[in-house]
Amino acid sequence: MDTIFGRGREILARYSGGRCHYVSFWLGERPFLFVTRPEDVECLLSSCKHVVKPEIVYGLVSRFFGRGLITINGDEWRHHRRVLTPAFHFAVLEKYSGIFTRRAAHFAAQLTRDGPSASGESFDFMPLASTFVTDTVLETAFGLQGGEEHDAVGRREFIHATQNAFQIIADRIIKPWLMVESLFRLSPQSKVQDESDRVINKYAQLVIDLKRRQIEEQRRGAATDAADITDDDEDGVRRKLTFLDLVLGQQQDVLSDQEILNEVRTLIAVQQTSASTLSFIAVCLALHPDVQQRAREEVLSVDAEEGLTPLERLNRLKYVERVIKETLRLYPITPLLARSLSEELVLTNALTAKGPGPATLPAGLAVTLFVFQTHRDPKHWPQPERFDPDRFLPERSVGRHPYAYVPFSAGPRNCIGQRYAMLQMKAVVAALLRTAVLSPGNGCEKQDELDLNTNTFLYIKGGFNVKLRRLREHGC
Ligand code: HEM
Repeated sequence: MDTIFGRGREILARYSGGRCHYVSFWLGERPFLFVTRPEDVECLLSSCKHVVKPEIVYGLVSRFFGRGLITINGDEWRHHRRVLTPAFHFAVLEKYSGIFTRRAAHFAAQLTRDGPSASGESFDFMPLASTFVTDTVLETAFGLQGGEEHDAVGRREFIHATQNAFQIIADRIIKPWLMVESLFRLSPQSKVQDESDRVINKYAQLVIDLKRRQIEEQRRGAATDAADITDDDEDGVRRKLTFLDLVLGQQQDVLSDQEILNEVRTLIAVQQTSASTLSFIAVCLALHPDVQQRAREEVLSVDAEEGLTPLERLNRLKYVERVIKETLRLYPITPLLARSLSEELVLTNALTAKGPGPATLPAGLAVTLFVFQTHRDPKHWPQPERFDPDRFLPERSVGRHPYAYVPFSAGPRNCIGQRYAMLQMKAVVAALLRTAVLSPGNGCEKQDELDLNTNTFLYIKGGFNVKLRRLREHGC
């Protein structure tokens, strides 16, 4: 198990004669198949039939995300997806852009003002990014300002608990004995897991209670919505659009209290993917000063344009967007995606012993996409280890297989927060580049020496360490 998930890349290389395309294995009584080719990835992800996630992998992951949209299946998933979709509508994201920009400026200013980041020492970007994304989702998806005094302790505890829960899942997946619930229960991590669950649920409940109170006060005309994420419907009636307004402000319950709690927990926990990606971006910018400088010049030139809305400004940052995409290519936060075949799946253009052609996979098989390897396949990505944001220029993307790049997955179960995440990350990168120069921190001095964990969630084992030097004035 350790070898398969923890060092999947080497195993694929070893057992598939260096071509890294298919590896099959049994996990207990469950047959698994690893695939990496974009042609095969497309057959699986684009299918509306194969949207079920295997319990053996996602059961464990749900200990972190809760039983929300990411981990549920069947009609329950369809219903929740319908309920959540309006919360990520274009009109909503337009409103969120202003919040991202304001919060990102505050985050960057804080980094250069307080703590080791301000004194030029090497520091781990991840915990600070975690706090930032959590605060931001409170205001965006839940319409709560976040950062209030009475909430500060709960939030800190919550972030600590999510980090613990994240680490425990990563540990369990590479240690087979910890996958067995009865053995896990005997381990010291079990207590940490239970305590993390308690803190995470308590925090999610606190968020719901705060919002309920706010909605009640608004109904009585006693308070205004701090975030004011609203839109006019066809009849010109103002509708509130944050996720919690959508589910709590209805006459009829669209989700039960427990389901709301699960989704709140999921939406908060999933922010760790953005926090990790932001941390990888910080490391990549630090490792590539030329890229960093070019991105900064773009940010400053867009800053100089007048009369743009926050969304228009973020949309103008094309090079910054390519930097983010290239970071996600090399460091997709979920390096493995899996689906359980409830019926046969035909890989229409598989590499069979007789050459390219159709191959039928049996029902019951769990197919695992090794996205990390797909993103480094030299057939689609020349010099795959090279950090080169311009590979995402439109003219250099012509003819590339659309499923050669799936950091947000694709098809019916793609990431619902993809555009949210991209806008938020752009706002943070822009704010950082305006404020500071990044250089490599301890253990992150060389790209090819980053000590990566490639199972479940991708992260740098020793921390996302960078150093900051404050920019005295715009331009450097
Ligand atoms: C860089 C940041 C992010 C990355 C790389 C990312 C990636 C992904 C991936 C790969 C999946 C599919 C998981 C699977 O099939 O097992 C997914 C699903 C999902 N993501 Fe994201 N995500 C990011 C940020 C976000 C954000 C900010 C939100 C919410 C605000 C979000 C909400 C979700 C949800 C709810 C799902 C489940 C969708 C479904 O199954 O219908 N993600 N994400």
